[in-house]
Amino acid sequence: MLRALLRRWASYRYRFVPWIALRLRRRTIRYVPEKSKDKIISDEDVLETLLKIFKALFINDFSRQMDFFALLPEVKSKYLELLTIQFKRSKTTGYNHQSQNIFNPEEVLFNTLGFSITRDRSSLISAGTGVFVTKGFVPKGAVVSMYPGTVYQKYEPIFFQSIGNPFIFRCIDGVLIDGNDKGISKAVYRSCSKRDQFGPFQMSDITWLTPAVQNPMAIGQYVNNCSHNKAANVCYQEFDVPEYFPIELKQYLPNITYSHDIPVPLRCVVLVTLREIKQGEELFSNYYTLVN
Ligand SMILES: C[S@@+](CC[C@H](N)C(=O)[O-])C[C@H]1O[C@@H](n2cnc3c(N)ncnc32)[C@H](O)[C@@H]1O
Repeated sequence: MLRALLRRWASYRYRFVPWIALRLRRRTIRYVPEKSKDKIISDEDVLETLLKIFKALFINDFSRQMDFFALLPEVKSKYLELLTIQFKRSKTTGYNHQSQNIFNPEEVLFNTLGFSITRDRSSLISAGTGVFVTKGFVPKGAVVSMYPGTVYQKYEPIFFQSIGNPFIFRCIDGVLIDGNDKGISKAVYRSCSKRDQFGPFQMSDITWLTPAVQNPMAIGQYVNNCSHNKAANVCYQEFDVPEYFPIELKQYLPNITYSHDIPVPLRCVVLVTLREIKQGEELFSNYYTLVN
């Protein structure tokens, strides 16, 4: 009995440490039988969705992509057909695509995936900000949001960043993601992002640290925990970015590795819907996970 209890305790994987410490008595627990089964949808489906939305954002944002076209002709040829369509469209509408985007990022999200999300005051009293579906609907089993932040391996130091920080997400394998957009966490993310910049090319998105996000899905760190009368409608799913991920789309990835002493794939965490979510509904996840 004692051994079984100890085994359970050893396999307990917590998500948000300070939150759990304060709310142990009110928790609900999700059982994950095996690590490999902790996925609602396949990695291929996650990748497909990310590529779809990132390509749409890239195309919408051609004016900022001239460095790619100048320095990487293969990227230009990949998008040439789309560039031509865009150019024709801007001529007929009289729109100057050199100066501005055609749509804002939330509109691109809506036009591409059929929904948009935003941060607003939570429907739960004293839960601060939450994330809502503002337009359209999200079908069951869809990627609805991303958890941005600096990615720390188990052995990397996070002590100072973690003090009083409710945005530290723990992955099943112990990797931590610091999604705080303020203070020392913000400075660390910015610094890592500058370090990894490849000439004029951004290898990650830093706009989630500002009010003007360029990847509208990167607000998943504001999703609140479910409660007794608000069941979880999304869950976290880990996704390692494959090596062949297109370089021109990395600028929309809202995660960065803290250090690259040992090369590891970039860890992202996406939020996947557990049921259809309609316009006006708030997203709720479950901060607790038990791994057997
Ligand atoms: C990851 S943050 C979520 C964003 C947060 N609501 C905010 O405005 O910054 C986690 C924190 O949100 C609050 N929170 C999350 N779920 C809650 C709930 N069901 N009821 C009350 N507060 C909640 C707690 O303060 C928790 O430490």
